Amino acid sequence: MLYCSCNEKLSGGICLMDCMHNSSDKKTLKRYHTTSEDNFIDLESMDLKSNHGSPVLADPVPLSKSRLGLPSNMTPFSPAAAPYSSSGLYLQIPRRKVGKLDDVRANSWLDAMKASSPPRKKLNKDFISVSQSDETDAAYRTWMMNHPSALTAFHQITAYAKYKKIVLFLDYDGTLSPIVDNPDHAFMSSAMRAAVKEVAKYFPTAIISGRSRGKVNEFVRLSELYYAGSHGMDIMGPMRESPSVDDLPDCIRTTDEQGKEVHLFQPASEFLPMINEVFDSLNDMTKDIVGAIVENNKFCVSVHYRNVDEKMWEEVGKRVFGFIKDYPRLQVTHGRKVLEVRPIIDWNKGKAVEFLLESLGLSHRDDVLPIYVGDDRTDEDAFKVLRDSNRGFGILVSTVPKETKAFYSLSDPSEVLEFLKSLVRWKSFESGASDTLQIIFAIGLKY
Ligand SMILES: O=P(O)(O)OC[C@H]1O[C@H](O[C@H]2O[C@H](CO)[C@@H](O)[C@H](O)[C@H]2O)[C@H](O)[C@@H](O)[C@@H]1O
Repeated sequence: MLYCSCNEKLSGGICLMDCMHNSSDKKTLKRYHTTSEDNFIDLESMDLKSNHGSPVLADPVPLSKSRLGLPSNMTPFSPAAAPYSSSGLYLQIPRRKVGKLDDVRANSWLDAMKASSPPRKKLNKDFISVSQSDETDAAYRTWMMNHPSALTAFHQITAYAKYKKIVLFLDYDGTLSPIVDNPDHAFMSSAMRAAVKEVAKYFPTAIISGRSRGKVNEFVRLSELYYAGSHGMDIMGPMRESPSVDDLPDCIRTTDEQGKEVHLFQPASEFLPMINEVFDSLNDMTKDIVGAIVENNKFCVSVHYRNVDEKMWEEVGKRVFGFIKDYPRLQVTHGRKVLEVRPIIDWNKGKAVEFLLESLGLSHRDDVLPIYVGDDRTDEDAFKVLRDSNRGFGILVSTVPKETKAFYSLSDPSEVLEFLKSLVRWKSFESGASDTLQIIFAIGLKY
């Protein structure tokens, strides 16, 4: 059995997660995949010797299957609750056509580019017929049965969270800020900033983004959070003595802007010159494509085609994939109307979640409930880590049905805002109630 780098099984060479890392042979897999049953990271051609012994290439630590302390059939992560196991209902979700493998390989990136961002619901309704719209709504409702809204199921979430410490991981674009045409204008609202600030008072909170850490910091401007940029390849985390963190070759102790001691972990630091070179070249070679934007995210490069005429998307893809062929240590992944060029290392947002939990001293504890909220394919790595370790859960932000490892859903950043506010209300009520109980208890003792 072959596995894709997103850890899904490959069926006939196609990744079941639709992540476009599909391939039918090991040779190609070596180029695009970092994880498989055979664990074939091609150390020779990828020249990862300098990383030898680096935990970034190590297998994930096996984790207890019963961390939530609930019977497995009661956890949101139980096989019985797995969204795609038995019902087959997900077949209603439009999927990429699978023809001959050769066709798939030739067209797969273009198909992925076309499918890479859900149509905005409003637009969708304007352009599709009533019966199509009914079908779309029915598919969404069916999907929601398997991925309940984190708002309507809030009582369930707080029931899991009782006596546990929630740790919150938040994606930025499409989660805290709405998707907009100009990536430089993806500002978060002041209401969202206030809610994130509040939530961070009660729970350790980290933002894990595909953007550079500096850029996401600039957007968010909250010093009480932890930040991971470049899809987790640039983490500034809390300072805590931890052999498994301190011994990482690319992890150093430093101070943040407030002079606080922190850990800085950059597992792809050796790629920095290469990424800068790639950014310059891709910038140059897409200059003539109207609407194309190339963004330097420090350890990865984003090539945006949201504002490019659809007729030219193939050209964008051709140039990016063609150029990257000469860089066997880089890969291209798909985001929302964006091609992400990034190093092939065994590190992603899921690993970043594990790193931050470890730095916080909250790994391997049954009384910790990590929650990850995100909207993108790259967030699936984090959803998967939480689901597989049975520790916490993902919340997918989406207005359309999607295959996902997240357990709950929210439709858009406005619902994320409501969810964060609900968490704050619940926690402050809980703390208030426990303070009152303590006072009553103390008065009782006195008399
Ligand atoms: O991990 P994230 O925080 O979700 O970052 C992923 C990418 O987000 C940004 O692009 C996306 O949002 C833009 C602004 O709304 C939008 O114009 C673009 O089409 C989306 O793909 C960001 O610009 C990328 O660098 C991030 O990798």
